[in-house]
Order: sequence, then structure tokens, then C-alpha cells
Amino acid sequence: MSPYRDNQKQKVLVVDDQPINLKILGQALAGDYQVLVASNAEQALQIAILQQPDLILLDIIMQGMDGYQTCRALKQDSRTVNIPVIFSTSMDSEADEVKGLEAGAADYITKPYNLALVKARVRNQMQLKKKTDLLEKLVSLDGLTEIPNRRNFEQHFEVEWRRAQRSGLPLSLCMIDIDSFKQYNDNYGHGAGDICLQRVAQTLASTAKRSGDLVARYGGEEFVVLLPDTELEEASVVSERLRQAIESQAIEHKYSSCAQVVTISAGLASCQVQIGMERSQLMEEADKFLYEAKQQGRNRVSSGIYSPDVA
Ligand SMILES: Nc1nc2c(ncn2[C@@H]2O[C@H](COP(=O)(O)OP(=O)(O)OP(=O)(O)O)[C@@H](O)[C@H]2O)c(=O)[nH]1
Repeated sequence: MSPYRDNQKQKVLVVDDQPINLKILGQALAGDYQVLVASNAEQALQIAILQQPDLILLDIIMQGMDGYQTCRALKQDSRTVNIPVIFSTSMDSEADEVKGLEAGAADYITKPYNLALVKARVRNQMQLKKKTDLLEKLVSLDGLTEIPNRRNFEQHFEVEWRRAQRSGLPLSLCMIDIDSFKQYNDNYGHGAGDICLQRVAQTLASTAKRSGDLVARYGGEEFVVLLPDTELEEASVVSERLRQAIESQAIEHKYSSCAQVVTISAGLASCQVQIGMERSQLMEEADKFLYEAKQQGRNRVSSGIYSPDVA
């Protein structure tokens, strides 16, 4: 998702193998947008992945991979699927237009360029993209804590699970629950409870922040932390750091059964993803360890390796 920031120009990637076309379109759009250029499909795909433009103006007839193939490749890659594409071409038959739209394009412009029309079509797509990005952001963040929500976590977990399966790298999952939170709510009030949840969420998110780590609100007073490429030993260090980070926030909780401040219990499970394993099994394992941490007195991390052979 390319997050929408008001103070930043949106990016358009112009793809054409004729330098003159790159120049004409580049000059027409440079005042309103940040313009990136590519002169072939391979370059375009690479820039699209790395720079995440908000829109791609794509020529159809190019040496090597043509525009249709490039568009299909963009639409098949989860990293670029949401970038709208406008085909830019001298082909102007209705059949070509249909083929372009079927390949996943959002709109069509024809050569020779009518620059006023080009700008208007680009503006329309850019406005739509802003709205889609905002909507995407709203549906993936938790309203109270502003960290990723459960839906966002499930999507990430699925992607990371598949990646771990392919790469053979370990994957760790930490389930976190605030201790005696019912007591907190009952004694300090629901409003204070909400503020506490916000502080816990922000502290967790700023503590587990290695690229690829994901901290999400799983629901209620439960959080989940996904640690890709992380084996048990390393993940235990991170989980313990999370526990300490919350404790050292020193949020008063006189009614807790285990401390004078707000604390968390965590259940950590790590695995090497194998064929036939379900990601829900790792969740269940982490949940079991969380239960164990609660049983053993709270304000602690309980952990283990999940392997179907030993489960
Ligand atoms: N303020 C507030 N409270 C919430 C929210 N979501 C869940 N809760 C509260 O979280 C509390 C969870 O309580 P329990 O599941 O009994 O667990 P606990 O008191 O933390 O006990 P242990 O987990 O065993 O330490 C309940 O009182 C819920 O009402 C929320 O969005 N805001």
C-alpha cells in the first residue's frame, strides 16, 4: 500500500521506448506529479516494485515485453496489483481498447497526445488512487490504537507463511494479553482502559520494529506480533523486550493480580514451516503458551518450538 501523505506529490511512472514520448509526457506532468520514467518493461516492473508509483502510463508497442504483457505482470504481483495503469498508444481501434482494459488497465489515451486530455485522465486516476489508498489504510488499521488490525495481520500472516514455506526460514508468532485488564477497566473506567490500550499498542509497535515485523491488535486487550525470519532464541529476546517495555511504561494498576503497574503476558511459538502445516496451528500453539504464562503467574513470556512431530 502506498500511504497517502498530503504534503507529498503523487508519483507517475511513464513507460515508453521512444525518448520523445517520455519527454512530452514527462514535461506535461512534471508540474503536478513526481515523474519516473522507464524505457522498457523490465525496467518498468522493477521501478514499480521499488518506487510504488501511484499511476503507470504504459505504452503498448515496445521492444521485448509489450504493454499488455507488462500490465498482466503488474496485475499478477501483489506488490503492484493496486497501481492503476493507463495505456498510452497509437493503436486506437475499439478492439485494442477492450484488450487493454481486459489486461487490467484503468483507462486509455491515444497518440498523438492531446495533452489537456492526458492531464485530465491522469488527474482522475490520481484522485481515485488517493481515495483507494485512504480507504485501504482505514480498513487495515485499528480505530482505537491506530496500529494494524486483525484483518491486516491475517493478510500479512498468510504472505509470510508462504514466504517461510518457500525460503525454509523460521517464523515466530507472539500472542500478547494485558494482565488483569478487566480489573483495570472496572476500577479506572472504560475511557482510561482505552488510553491504556493505546499506550500498550504504541509501545509494542515501537519496540518490535525490525523491517518485516508486524504488531497488530488482535481484538480486545489482545495483541499479536509476527516475526519473520526469526528463530525461537531471537524471538524470545524480542518478546522479553516487549514485556519489559510495557512494564517500564509504569502505567499504574493497583488492582492487578501480579504487579502495581500494567503488565502483559506473552505466548511465543516458533516454527519451520513444512508442507502440510497450517498457520492456524502456530496460532494455537502461541495461544497455549500464552495460557501457560497466565497460569504461571502473568507478567512473563512462555515459549517453545512448534513442530507437528512434537505437538
Ligand atoms: N477499555 C476497553 N476495554 C476493552 C476493550 N476490549 C476489551 N476490553 C476489556 O478487556 C477486559 C478483558 O478481560 P478478561 O478477558 O477477563 O481478562 P483479564 O482481566 O485481562 O485477565 P487475565 O487476562 O487473565 O489477566 C474486559 O473487561 C473487556 O471489557 C476496549 O476496546 N476498550
